[in-house]
Amino acid sequence: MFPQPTRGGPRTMASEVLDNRVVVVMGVSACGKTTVGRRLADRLGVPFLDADDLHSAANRAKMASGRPLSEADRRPWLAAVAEWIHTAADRSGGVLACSALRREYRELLRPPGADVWFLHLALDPAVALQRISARKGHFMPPELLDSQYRLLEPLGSDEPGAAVDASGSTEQTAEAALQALARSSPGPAAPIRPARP
Ligand SMILES: Nc1ncnc2c1ncn2[C@@H]1O[C@H](COP(=O)(O)OP(=O)(O)OP(=O)(O)O)[C@@H](O)[C@H]1O
Ligand SMILES: O=C(O)[C@H](O)[C@@H](O)[C@H](O)[C@H](O)CO
Repeated sequence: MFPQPTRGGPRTMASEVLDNRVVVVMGVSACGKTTVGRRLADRLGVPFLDADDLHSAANRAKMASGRPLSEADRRPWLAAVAEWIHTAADRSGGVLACSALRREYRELLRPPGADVWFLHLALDPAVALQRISARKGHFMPPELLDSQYRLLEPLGSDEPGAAVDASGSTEQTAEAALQALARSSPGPAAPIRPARP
């Protein structure tokens, strides 16, 4: 089982900004999706999912061995991620970290009726390489980074979302993300929960 978006519960002022929107934090491996996504979910008071938690053992083993996933490997994974999005959109909204590298994958992550908004964490390949090389205890090896950049299709002007520079600190990136989200918000402007010291 994967973490389910919770039903009901107190809606924070900030979650009114989301108004059941689901934010997909996207980008290449090690751009900071999980780190920034968790922070955003915390600030907004909504559930968080790391889409890596929905990969099959076979997918993880394949990536760990230095082989990129095929389109067929990704299909059931993206379907499981879309199911989480569908549930989250029906409840309080949510934030998830998911590479969503190609437009075609992003289309699969937009269930009918769900308000899905993509946040692309844009990062220079050299910085991503430093981050992935320094990271400990993760299945994704640095040698797969090139394949991630080859697949990456930045957001089209007709896709819902925004790109932010992810080269600064986590806090700076999260702040830029919250501002972009507030500018595009479907709900009334409302204060965001203050950052923890
Ligand atoms: N703003 C930042 N500055 C420096 N290091 C960062 C920053 N954000 C994340 N990191 C570090 O970079 C590494 C990658 O971050 P993270 O795991 O959040 O990326 P990711 O996009 O979720 O990766 P993946 O898709 O491979 O799971 C981690 O070790 C994390 O601590
Ligand atoms: O679509 C893909 O190639 C993979 O799913 C990767 O993007 C991983 O999920 C992740 O980035 C590694 O941690």
